[in-house]
Amino acid sequence: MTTPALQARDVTMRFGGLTAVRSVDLTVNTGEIVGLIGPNGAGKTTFFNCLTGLYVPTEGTVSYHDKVLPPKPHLVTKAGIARTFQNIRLFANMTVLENVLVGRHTRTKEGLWSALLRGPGFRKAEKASEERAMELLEFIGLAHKRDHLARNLPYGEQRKLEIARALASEPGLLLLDEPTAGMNPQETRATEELVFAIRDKGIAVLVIEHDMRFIFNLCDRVAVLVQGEKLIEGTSEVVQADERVVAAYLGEPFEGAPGDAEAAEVEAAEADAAAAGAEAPVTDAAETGTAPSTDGDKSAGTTKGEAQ
Ligand SMILES: Nc1ncnc2c1ncn2[C@@H]1O[C@H](COP(=O)(O)OP(=O)(O)OP(=O)(O)O)[C@@H](O)[C@H]1O
Repeated sequence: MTTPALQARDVTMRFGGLTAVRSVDLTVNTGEIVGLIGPNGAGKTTFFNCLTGLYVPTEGTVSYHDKVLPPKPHLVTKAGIARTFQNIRLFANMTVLENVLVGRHTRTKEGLWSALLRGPGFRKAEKASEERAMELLEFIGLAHKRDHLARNLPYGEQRKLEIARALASEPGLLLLDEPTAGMNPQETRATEELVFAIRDKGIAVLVIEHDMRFIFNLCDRVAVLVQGEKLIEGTSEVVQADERVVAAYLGEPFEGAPGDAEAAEVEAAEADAAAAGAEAPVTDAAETGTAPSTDGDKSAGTTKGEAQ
């Protein structure tokens, strides 16, 4: 039986005169991988920001396991929803392990005094956290890099580390915002496997992505946003076949649809070339060494509360 994990009802987000998201309903059931696609500026990230408390929706509600979520990011995380961002937000000058440990803070009970005094309770909790962080690093294949600085990881591994850090809060639902952006075909395929493995651990996934092959291979259901409104929602087959989607987004019939042998061959050749080729680029965050911001993705724009 399917149980709703996330339920967004009638979510609208206005920025002054601009309606970025208009009356969007979306349900993600436990055990599901759901895709959210749409052209640039369609409102996908804004919708994610409404789900995770970075923005207070102008109208509508977001519930998780039938409880309305307070629009505060740390309470949303505590409730069981974790996310990654479109732009990598690792702590560049911290190690791989430390980045994952940071992600555990909502799940540790030890308070400030306990941490300062480093009493037995704190040391026990610290050890348990480290063990759990190492399990997660094993899971995503980065355990051997635990002591490397995040900034020194290749791009694809930085993206994986972000996912590990999100998983460290022990979510029941993981939101991924363009997890394969900037990846080569081989890294994209590995990410696909990773998302399946996350789902197999009982974590539901909602993913924004522009790579249609990735989305249509991966998702049980796909919702399409166009100009802030949900155009259609359905299985990959239904969405790909919808003429409005083709017109509004895909532009032409999707060539890499599952079963398209020619596209699969091209992809395999690209992956082989990538495997033999150059190292992945380093991210902005790594180059500049900047710490992650706590704002929404549009950090120059309106953040939570300001839009009301
Ligand atoms: N903080 C903000 N203040 C004002 N306008 C905003 C803000 N955030 C987003 N917008 C506007 O809302 C609309 C939707 O943007 P959004 O980033 O959500 O789209 P998107 O579908 O995620 O696009 P992309 O695929 O390019 O990431 C755009 O017109 C954008 O300029």
